[in-house]
Amino acid sequence: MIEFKNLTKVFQDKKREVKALHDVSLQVKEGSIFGVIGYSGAGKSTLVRMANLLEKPTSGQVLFEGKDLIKLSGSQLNDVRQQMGMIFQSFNLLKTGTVYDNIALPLKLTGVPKAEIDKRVAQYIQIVGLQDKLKVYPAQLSGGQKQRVAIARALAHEPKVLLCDEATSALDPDTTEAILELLSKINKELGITILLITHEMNVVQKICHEVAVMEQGEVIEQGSVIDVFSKPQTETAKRFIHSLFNDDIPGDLFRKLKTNGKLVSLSFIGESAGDPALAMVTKKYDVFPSILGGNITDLKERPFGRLIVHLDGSESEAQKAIHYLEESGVIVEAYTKEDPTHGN
Ligand SMILES: Nc1ncnc2c1ncn2[C@@H]1O[C@H](COP(=O)(O)OP(=O)(O)OP(=O)(O)O)[C@@H](O)[C@H]1O
Repeated sequence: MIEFKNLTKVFQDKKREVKALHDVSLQVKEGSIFGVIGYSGAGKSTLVRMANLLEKPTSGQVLFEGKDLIKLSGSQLNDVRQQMGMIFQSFNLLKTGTVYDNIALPLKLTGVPKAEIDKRVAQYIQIVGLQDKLKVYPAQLSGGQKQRVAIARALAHEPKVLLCDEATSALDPDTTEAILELLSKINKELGITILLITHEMNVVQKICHEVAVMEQGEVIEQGSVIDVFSKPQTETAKRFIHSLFNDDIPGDLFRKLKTNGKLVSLSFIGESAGDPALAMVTKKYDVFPSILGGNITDLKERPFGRLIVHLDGSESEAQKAIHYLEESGVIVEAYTKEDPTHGN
């Protein structure tokens, strides 16, 4: 539905050139929720702003339903933009207008008749669950409610795509969860394709079907969420995945255990992996696993876990145990701490 082909963006400020995007190619399929994740400065905002050409590429193509946006006339581009709603971290609501005005005014500007405007306002305010707030001003709303209004405003144009620029980054965890549920419902029930950018892995985990990991203007990894989560290839993707699990072990314990036996992290998806495989290891090999930390969450309705395990035993028995775990579908990595001296 949206395709970015070999996109490059170079910003020229007074002092230097900044390459915000370098040869980025991505395909967002119709009906999917596609997440782009990266740390600050990775190029995510620049990329999402290219989907509707708010930002023009230095080179490369942006295709929407096969049309090359760069080749469209101004009015054709406006038509395409109408089909792409956008929501932002800072909500961008009109402070001097009520909730009704915020949804209705942009429709009025595009020439939608009054009766149709009222119908759409009623329909979409209901979808976001704020039907009792139409006469209220944004200052009287919580962050989550403001984002709901922004979502209703975007939906009222009946777009095919919703672009979300860090839509939950200003919200607390419970409100984030509620907004993510709403986005997921919009995707399922209205069939709207969603392209979102975020620096929070839990956003990707909760609602995305596909993910691209960005670093320094490049896409360094992409694929289905299950594939990228189960077999991350890059250090950055691994760090994002580990951020889902609060499983750090204290520095003293780390230093004590790493000199004796093997200290590993086990990642697994699905019921058949993880715990049961670990139980078998004790039966089959002369090693004693101790679980030091970890967590199990869910990914696309399947358990997704990470355990920090100390395998006490000889090098050869520990290696056999690791091999067995890997054969059982568990991803085994040496457990390291970013700063082993930290936390004394
Ligand atoms: N208009 C601009 N002029 C000059 N440099 C820019 C401009 N916009 C972005 N950049 C630079 O391009 C790079 C990518 O920025 P971008 O905002 O796309 O990253 P990001 O991943 O969205 O990060 P953040 O979440 O911090 O905004 C950064 O180095 C940024 O400073």
